[in-house]
Amino acid sequence: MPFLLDTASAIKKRFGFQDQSISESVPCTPDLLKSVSRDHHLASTQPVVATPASRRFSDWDEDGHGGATGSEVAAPRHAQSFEFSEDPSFWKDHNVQVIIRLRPLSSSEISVQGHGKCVRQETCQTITWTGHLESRFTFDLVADETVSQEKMFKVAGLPMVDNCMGGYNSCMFAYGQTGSGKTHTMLGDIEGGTRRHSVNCGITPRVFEYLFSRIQKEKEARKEEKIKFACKCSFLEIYNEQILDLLDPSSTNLQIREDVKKGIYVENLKEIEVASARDMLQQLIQGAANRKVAATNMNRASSRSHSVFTCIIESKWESQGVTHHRFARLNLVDLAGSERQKSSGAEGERLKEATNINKSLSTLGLVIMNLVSLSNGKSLHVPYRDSKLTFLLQDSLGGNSKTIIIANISPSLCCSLETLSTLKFAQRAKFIKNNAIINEDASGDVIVMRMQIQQLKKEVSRLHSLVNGGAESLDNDTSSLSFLGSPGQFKWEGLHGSSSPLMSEKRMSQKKDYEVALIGAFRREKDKDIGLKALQAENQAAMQLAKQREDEIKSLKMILRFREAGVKRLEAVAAGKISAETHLLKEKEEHLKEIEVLRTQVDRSQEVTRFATENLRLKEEIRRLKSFCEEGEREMMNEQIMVLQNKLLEALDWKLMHESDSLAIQKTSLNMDTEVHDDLPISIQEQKSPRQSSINEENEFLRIQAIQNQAEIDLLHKQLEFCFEEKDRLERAINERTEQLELPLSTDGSVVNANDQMELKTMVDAIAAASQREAEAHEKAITLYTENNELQLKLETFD
Ligand SMILES: Nc1ncnc2c1ncn2[C@@H]1O[C@H](COP(=O)(O)OP(=O)(O)OP(=O)(O)O)[C@@H](O)[C@H]1O
Repeated sequence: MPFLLDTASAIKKRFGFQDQSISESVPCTPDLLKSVSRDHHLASTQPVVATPASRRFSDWDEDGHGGATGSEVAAPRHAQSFEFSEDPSFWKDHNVQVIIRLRPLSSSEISVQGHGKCVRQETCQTITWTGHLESRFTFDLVADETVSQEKMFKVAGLPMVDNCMGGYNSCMFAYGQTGSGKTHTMLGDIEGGTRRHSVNCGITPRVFEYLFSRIQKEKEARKEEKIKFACKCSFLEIYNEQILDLLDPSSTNLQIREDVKKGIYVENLKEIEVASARDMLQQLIQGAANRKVAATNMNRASSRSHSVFTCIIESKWESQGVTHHRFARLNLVDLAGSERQKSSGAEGERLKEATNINKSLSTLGLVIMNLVSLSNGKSLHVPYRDSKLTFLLQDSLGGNSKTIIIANISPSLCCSLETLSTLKFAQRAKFIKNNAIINEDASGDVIVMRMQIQQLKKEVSRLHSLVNGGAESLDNDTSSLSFLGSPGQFKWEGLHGSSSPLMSEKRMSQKKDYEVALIGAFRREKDKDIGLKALQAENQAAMQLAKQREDEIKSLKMILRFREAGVKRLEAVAAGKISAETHLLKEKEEHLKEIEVLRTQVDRSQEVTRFATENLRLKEEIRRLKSFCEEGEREMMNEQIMVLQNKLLEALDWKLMHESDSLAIQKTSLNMDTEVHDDLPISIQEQKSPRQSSINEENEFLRIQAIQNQAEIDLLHKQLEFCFEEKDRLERAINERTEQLELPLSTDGSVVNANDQMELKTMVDAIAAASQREAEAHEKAITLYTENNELQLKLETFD
């Protein structure tokens, strides 16, 4: 990769470092080789001074991975070394740490400005800018030129890994002008990823080593808890406000998304699962190489872009029947050079690039400024979304993260202003207040309950679909859970999975119980719904019925009143008190009133259909009555009455005739008896006389009765005549009404005039009454006829 070597060489020359070491370090990432060559150069020009280490990192040192060789750092001549030690309790109480790292003067700087410096370190925490107006700055730590890579890792990198292992999101920024040592701090030398890292290896590879050694130790120490780890990594570059996936360079211009569960993430960014530090380092090297290629292709320096390497660490273990799930995200950010990009004279892409680099860094500055204001109680909008960088790292700045900012500065006088700018930036960043929390769901029950809720929700929707006649298959128990801020969804193997101890029979039976209870509840709910609907329908029907009954009662009362009036009128007519004409006029008047009253009710009548049926029935009745008349029954009855009448008269005549004859005979026989039997005692004669007189009396009685019967028959005859007339009149009236109304059944056959129905009904009732009277008269005539017959027989007996 000669072009990479060329680029590295050019940078080194720019800062006065020699290239000779390049040939000494064989398979190296060119970008990272800079520090090796430079250190070699520094070592050759400056005496080596041992770095005082105030605290041993026994765990890390013992395994030998992080051990310094003692040849890596060349302390500056006459430099005063300060104790540079970490405070193990720092991260317990703080979420943001700011460290200043000075790099040694480069040969070019020395050649230009000599050994003059723009800064003077006062203590391990304070540094004074010795420029035009001296300014003193205090930080959490100030690392001078003598601080080794290993030391930097132990102070900055190691606690970050510990934080992540504890479930905290963590972030490390390297800030500073170009050539100030950001990449040296973050990456340093990387020896191809296959061998143990060199003394100049930066924080990132050491972080990988330490991370996996911690994981291994955790696994060994917590075998009983069956702790499992899953690590993933991603690597991206933000250049010109565009995101490039360094692990998949074909993915360009990726978009940042925000999700309630996942938090802020880059859509479609490749996340590669890694099982070892070497795997992760290989990804880092590959990404760095891709970054170089991209920079070269675009004819730009990588210092103009920001790079973010992210490690995602997830762990799961069991403790006392509870499953714990923890995750953390570690962002390792190498920012673009903080010096102002020169936009004057730049055109096209260069101008755009300069603008965007300035934009993202100025937004970062603004975000930090506003966060500081916020921590001072002011309410300000924090413009995270104004740049890709701040949007992506939103959590790391003022959010859920433990963040460390390493501000790299050059002590050279030639970098005085940029150094001052960096110190000011770092000073502000010191006031950022983050709110880091452990990303852990320590309650397996909660997880299970969540999953049960999901299951029950599915069950609910399935039952709903069943209730609605659908059939939805929701057999798949596999579900995924995700937690707020989680880097991704945590795959859960479902209730039938075998990985969780909570997938016990107890859980299964609980689930079944819930299902049964839920199904029961649904059934009851459905039953209640049905019952309620039935009750509502019943209630409505009852109300309708009550109303109908009310209306019917009203109608019936009215009809009754009309009937009574009609009957009275008919009686009056029969008694000859009023004329039939007056009665009809009166009745017509009454009918009109009745029609008027009923008309007001018809609109709201619920029984129109019933009336229509009734109408048909009445029509049938009318037809029957008509046929009764038309088929000659009336004449027949008249005829029968006449026959009876004649027979009765004949019987009477015959009787009277025989009575006169028998009286004459009796007289004759009496005379004879007197003449022949004068000697008969008078008593016998007297005996015959009372018998004769009783017969005479009886005959007289029968005669009178016959006359009365005749009179009665005459009367009945008259009544019958009247009934027939009345019937004819009513039939005519009905026909008229029927023609008038000819009850219009609507298209659906349901709408008829209820008033007219009532009227018709009344008429039919009147007809029925007339028919009844007619029948009664008929019956009476028959009775009389029978009586006459009996009388006749008696008379014959007497005769
Ligand atoms: N603490 C240090 N000790 C020894 N050499 C250092 C140190 N810091 C930086 N250097 C050397 O300085 C040179 C520039 O450093 P580096 O490339 O890391 O700067 P940078 O800030 O990343 O620049 P850029 O923004 O252009 O990428 C490198 O050759 C590096 O090896």
